[in-house]
Amino acid sequence: MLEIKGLTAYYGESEILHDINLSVPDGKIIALVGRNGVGKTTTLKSIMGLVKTPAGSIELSGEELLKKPPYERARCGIGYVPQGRDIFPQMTVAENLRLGLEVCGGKKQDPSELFHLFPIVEKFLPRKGGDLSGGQQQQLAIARALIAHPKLLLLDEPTEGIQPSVIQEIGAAIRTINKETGLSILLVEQYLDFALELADECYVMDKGQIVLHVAAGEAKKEEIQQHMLAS
Ligand SMILES: Nc1ncnc2c1ncn2[C@@H]1O[C@H](COP(=O)(O)OP(=O)(O)OP(=O)(O)O)[C@@H](O)[C@H]1O
Repeated sequence: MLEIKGLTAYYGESEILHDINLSVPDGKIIALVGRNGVGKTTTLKSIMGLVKTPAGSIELSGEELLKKPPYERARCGIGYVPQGRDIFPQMTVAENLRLGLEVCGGKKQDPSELFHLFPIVEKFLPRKGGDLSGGQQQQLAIARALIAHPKLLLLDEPTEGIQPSVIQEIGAAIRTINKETGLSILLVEQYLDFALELADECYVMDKGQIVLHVAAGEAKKEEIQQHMLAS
C-alpha cells in the first residue's frame, strides 16, 4: 500500500528526517511511536506533501507521490487527520463533515454509513464544531477523513488530550473500520499501550530516524520504551 524509502525532510535548512524507510501493507494498522519532537508529525506531513522532501520515495500502491501537490495526494486515496484535529469551530458538524467531500471533488457520498462508527457525530450534526468536546471533535475529524473513502488513513495522535472512556471508543472505531473495509492505517502515537493494542506492526522513531521496527504481537514494551526515553 504505502512504501517509503530513503526519505529525508527539511524545515528550511534543517534536516528533520534522515533516510526513513517504512511500509504500510494492505489492510494493516502500523504504529509510529516516539517521544516529543522526534519527527513523527513531520513524517505524516511528508506523506501529504506539506514539507520539503528532496530525497527518497513515497509510493502509494506503486504510484510515486513525491512530485504531486497535497490535494493530488489526497485524491490518490489518503485521508489525513492532523494533530489538533483542525475542526472549524464556527461551522456545524454537518458542514465540517461535508468538507471531507472536497477531497473527492465534491462527489456525493452518504455520511450515514459512518454513523454506526461515530453515533455522536450523527447526534450533533446541527451543532457548531467548536461546541464539541475534544473527544467528539476527534471523532468528527476521523469521520470527515473517512467520508471520501480513502485507501490509507493517517492519524496523528488521536488520543491527545482525550479522556480514557472516549479513547476506548475511538480505538474501537478504528479497529471496526479496519476490519470492515480493510482500510490501511498509519497511526502516530505517544500513548504506547493504545498503539500496541491496535497495531499489527510498530516503528519507533528517535531524532528523525527509525530505530526499531517490530511486529506488535511480539513487541517488547520495555524495549520500545527504552527507545522512547529522552536521550
Ligand atoms: N514548522 C516548523 N519549522 C521548523 N521546525 C519545525 C517545525 N515543525 C516542527 N519542527 C521541528 O521538527 C522536529 C520534529 O517535529 P515533529 O512535530 O515532527 O515531532 P513529533 O515527533 O511529531 O513530536 P510531537 O509529538 O511533539 O508532535 C522538532 O525538532 C521540531 O521542533
